[in-house]
Amino acid sequence: MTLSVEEIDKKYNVRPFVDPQPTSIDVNPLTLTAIDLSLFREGEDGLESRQKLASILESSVTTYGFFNIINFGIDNDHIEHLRAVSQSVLTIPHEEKLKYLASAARKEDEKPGNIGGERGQGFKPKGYWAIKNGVRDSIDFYNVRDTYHDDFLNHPERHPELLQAHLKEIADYYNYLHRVILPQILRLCDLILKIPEGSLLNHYFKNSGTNQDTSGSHGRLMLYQPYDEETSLKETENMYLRGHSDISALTFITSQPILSLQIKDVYSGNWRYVNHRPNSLIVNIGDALEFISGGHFKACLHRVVQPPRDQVGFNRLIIIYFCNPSNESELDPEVLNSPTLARLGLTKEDKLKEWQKIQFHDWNDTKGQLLGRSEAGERNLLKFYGRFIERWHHFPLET
Ligand SMILES: O=C(O)CCC(=O)C(=O)O
Ligand SMILES: [Fe+2]
Repeated sequence: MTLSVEEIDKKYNVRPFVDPQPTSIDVNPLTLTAIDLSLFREGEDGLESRQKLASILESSVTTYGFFNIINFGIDNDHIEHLRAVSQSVLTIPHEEKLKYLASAARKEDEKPGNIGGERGQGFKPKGYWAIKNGVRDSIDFYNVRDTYHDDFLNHPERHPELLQAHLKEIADYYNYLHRVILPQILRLCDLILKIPEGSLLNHYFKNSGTNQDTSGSHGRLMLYQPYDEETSLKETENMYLRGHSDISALTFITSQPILSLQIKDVYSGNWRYVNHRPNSLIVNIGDALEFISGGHFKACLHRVVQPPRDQVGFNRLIIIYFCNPSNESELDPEVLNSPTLARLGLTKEDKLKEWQKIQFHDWNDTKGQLLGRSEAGERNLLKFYGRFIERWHHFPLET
């Protein structure tokens, strides 16, 4: 007997996710620039509107690498429903999760070459990473890969029962970000680089969002459960997720009231909480788009820490989409011939001399193997393929 969606929801107690109130403590959060996508107009007539948005976007992508999008075409009730489903998916019994693991259950048990819990399809259960002093992480997530492949909906057996019942709406959400929102943002980036609109999409995202795309773009349903106070303060230095930049081109995160996400302020060097903007998504530049733009757009370091006192003790739930360029795209701006980048000396002949020719999969594989590998320690710098950039705080240098 097959259950209806309503019966399945009832079985898993699908209910609205309840966020706490905004904090009343002044922690000097960083309010990101909002890009209002309802102002994005098509055609020759719309060029002025797009130029305006591009000039607002420029100051964000070249400094913090973080911004908000608003009025992007999905209403909040829809996102709240996905959060409700995610809450129940992420709290199914641990034994059930073990049947749908992204990779090993603990980082230490990964075999060389494994894709790892960070990127594999399925659950990364709580406790996968060692954080500090024997304390393990307190984050459950479920990665949903290749939602845009034709046969994604034909393989419900790859997912737990509750997710099976909601596979289409989850795929629709991620595919909308990939096929509608990504091209719009890239066109604004084209305008910043003073190149024809469509250039970034055509050169670096060929086959992107189709059956041929194996770049590993993926969605993530993510639940943070609080540590008890003693563990949190004494053992983990209030750290939930260590500082890193994303591998992606662009990452989309649902904004919610718990202030926990911090980014490294490019001006002061201090970590700052990212402010919540209701009904928005947080979008950040990942390594891939930083490289494609010759380093002009910044993949900033971010981390997740304990929130202000009045928000401690609540679960925090977000939905993420990591959007990648195609595997074979070359991660440098050469083909673009951008006047903006030429003016800044961000070319092979000038500031990018050391950069080796690499394709997206090179970076994805190399960095992917390093994610979350060691206990937290001192901050270190990493250099790969001639690109000397901090990519994962607290990672030992001996690699
Ligand atoms: O929890 C967040 O707000 C961000 C998570 C994150 O940075 C990541 O999963 O890469
Ligand atoms: Fe991240």
